[in-house]
Amino acid sequence: MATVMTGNGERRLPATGFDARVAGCDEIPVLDLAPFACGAAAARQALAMRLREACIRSGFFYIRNHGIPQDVVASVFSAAKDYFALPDADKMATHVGRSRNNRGYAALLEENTDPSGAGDLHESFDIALDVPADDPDVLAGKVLYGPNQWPTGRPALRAALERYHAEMCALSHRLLAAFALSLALPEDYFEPMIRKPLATLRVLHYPPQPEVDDARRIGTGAHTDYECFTILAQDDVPALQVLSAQDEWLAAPPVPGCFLVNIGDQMARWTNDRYVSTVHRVINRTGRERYSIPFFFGPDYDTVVTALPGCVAADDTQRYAPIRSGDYINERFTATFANYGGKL
Ligand SMILES: O=C(O)CCC(=O)C(=O)O
Ligand SMILES: [Fe+2]
Repeated sequence: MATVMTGNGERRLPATGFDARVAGCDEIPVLDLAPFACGAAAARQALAMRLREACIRSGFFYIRNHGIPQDVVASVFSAAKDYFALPDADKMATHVGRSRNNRGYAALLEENTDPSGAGDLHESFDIALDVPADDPDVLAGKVLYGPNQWPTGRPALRAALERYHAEMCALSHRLLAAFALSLALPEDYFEPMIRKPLATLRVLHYPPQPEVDDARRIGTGAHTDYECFTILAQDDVPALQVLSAQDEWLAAPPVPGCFLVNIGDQMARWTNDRYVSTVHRVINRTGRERYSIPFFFGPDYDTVVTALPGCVAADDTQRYAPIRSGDYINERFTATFANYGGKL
């Protein structure tokens, strides 16, 4: 059995080709988030228990009634298409190698998410919390904080991405209230840890790959995400696959009006692996261009990520040493991104 190295250790990978079976609705359930906008305590508690089950079982779930207007989602997809349609020279003018803070463009094959891969078949553009260059955290060398890069003369593109980033941050606060409740913690437990979150919005463009002629070169190589959780918007082109606990690849297709949420390695550390940070990959064999928009949400740079109260069972040990959120994310970027600013 092959393996993939993640920030939380080595994980098994089946050698079973590129097909995937569609996930059952018990494997990747659809959760209704309405109670976390305006619901009664009992409804929030019931949702939190379903969320807990999903996080233990597959680490993936869809959310509906998430409170993000559909036109905000549509605008960010249209901004993504505009961005990737720019001339190469304009995209390279915002290249990630020009940023000390991991913001900007990466071209096809520049990123290599699975360390045993030969480059990802996607191009990407990243923004995060826009922190001015004279902010004390930036001056202190916390390289994950800093200013975004923007293509010149594209105010609508910038406005769409900034609006979406802000909406995703607000949704992440609601989601973390649900996570807290699911772990028998007060709903506001995480609030002091997410005042200046490591929150990256990434737009992705995958060219079609009808035939995979090199197994080490797919849309996004097998990996786990680094932060607490990821909120993914997909267009209508299915390509994402999730590895089940039984080592089967499951397709996680787009569901209209829903986002797909998955657990990342920081949440796995917080919960001592009770919530699973699940391996996934992207292979776009549809013959169509694909755009997807993940939003990666982790706590503040200085938050120490360590097992949460009640998460180390009596018959278990604490599996991970405490580590600052920013240090952990820095290590992960450095491992997967040759151009990463933290290394420059
Ligand atoms: O494009 C997708 O559907 C998922 C991308 C992904 O897994 C990632 O960027 O971490
Ligand atoms: Fe991912």
